[in-house]
Amino acid sequence: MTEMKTAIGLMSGTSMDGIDVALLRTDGENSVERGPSYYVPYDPQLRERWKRALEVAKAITERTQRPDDLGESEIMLTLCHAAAVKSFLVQNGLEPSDIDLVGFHGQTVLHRPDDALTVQIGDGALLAAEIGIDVVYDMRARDMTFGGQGAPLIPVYHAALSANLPQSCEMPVVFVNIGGISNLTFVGSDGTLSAFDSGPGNMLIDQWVEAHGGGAYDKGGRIAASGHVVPALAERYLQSPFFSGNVRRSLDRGDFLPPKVGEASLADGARTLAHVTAAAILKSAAHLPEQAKTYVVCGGGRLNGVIMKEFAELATGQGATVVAAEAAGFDGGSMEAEAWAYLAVRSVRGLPLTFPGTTGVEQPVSGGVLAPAKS
Ligand SMILES: Nc1ncnc2c1ncn2[C@@H]1O[C@H](COP(=O)(O)OP(=O)(O)OP(=O)(O)O)[C@@H](O)[C@H]1O
Ligand SMILES: CC(=O)N[C@H]1[C@@H]2OC[C@@H](O2)[C@@H](O)[C@@H]1O[C@H](C)C(=O)O
Repeated sequence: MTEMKTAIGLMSGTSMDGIDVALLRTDGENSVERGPSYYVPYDPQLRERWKRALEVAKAITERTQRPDDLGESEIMLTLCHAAAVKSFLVQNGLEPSDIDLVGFHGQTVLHRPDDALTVQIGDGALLAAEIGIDVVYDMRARDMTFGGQGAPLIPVYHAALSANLPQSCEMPVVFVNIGGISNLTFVGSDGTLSAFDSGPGNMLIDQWVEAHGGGAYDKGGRIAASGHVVPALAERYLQSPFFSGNVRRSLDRGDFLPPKVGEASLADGARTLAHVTAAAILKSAAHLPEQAKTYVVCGGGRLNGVIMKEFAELATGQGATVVAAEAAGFDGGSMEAEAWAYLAVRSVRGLPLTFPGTTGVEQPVSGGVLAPAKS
């Protein structure tokens, strides 16, 4: 039997809202035992700093470049992650020596799959030195050198979870992550994976609400609930060639932009964008090998009641059911962080992280860089 490892996964996603931390015991294959999780929100100044980092990163042409103050941001981001790991260990009565590995996503500041360029800031060696645990980081880049999109990486973890789906989830099941960007994973009955980014998730809603001084996001979807869909605005997004092209492409934050202030009222804009998020998932799902019977939803978008209601109505029209990850026995908030723990274990075992069906890579490839705690 392959040795089980205890790993911590760290995810700072495209929403840039905070750091998700999760503990996993796994062999990197079929054995997965989920442990505690933790979330540290970024304070508003840090969120502003990461937003600036996205602007600064536009100048990058080689992935090692750190223009302007991006290098400083990278150190700050890494130290935030180190603090999150230290707090998590204390909270759970754990020592660094209890943990075999940390899987560190970092923060995506640039993702241009057409140019085979993806940049996640996050200094693995610094993190390893700070926390005294081996760190696997930079897990997207190798996929691109083999012709992949560099995203999504979570599908191999969805595949492992799919072995433990409750009977109530009628097959085929499709996992849906509604983060800043949304993505889908279809796991075939023979284990074949088909996965891709499916469209904007919460990021347009977040940007829209923030531009109106309504806070960082639409909590529960309450703002959207009092608005109406503006059909012309919704269609502008849903007619994007992204949904109809033959080749699935991974998304960067800048690929879809929020409406201009004044194009709709705050509530109508939030309602329209929630509709776009739900409808985009189904538009993209049309490219999956089979029609889903159950959609299992993870990511912050599952907490937006309007997205979920709209998605459920549209899916019902196709004979499918929508459930939040929790209803299927999972944790929809920590799933990505768990995935990064799982991927770290796969990385040190040399197992593939990505497959032709997930990122379009030529062949299954491993990835990630190991930064040992003691060099
Ligand atoms: N209670 C809530 N009600 C509505 N929306 C919420 C709630 N909590 C979180 N969200 C939304 O979820 C977002 C965060 O989701 P999540 O952490 O899954 O994204 P991410 O991991 O940053 O993104 P990605 O998966 O694209 O990398 C927030 O920015 C917000 O829009
Ligand atoms: C480049 C990048 O960071 N992509 C993210 C983003 O957020 C969601 C979607 O776009 C997905 O492709 C990916 O993250 C998830 C966790 C993944 O790789 O599976």
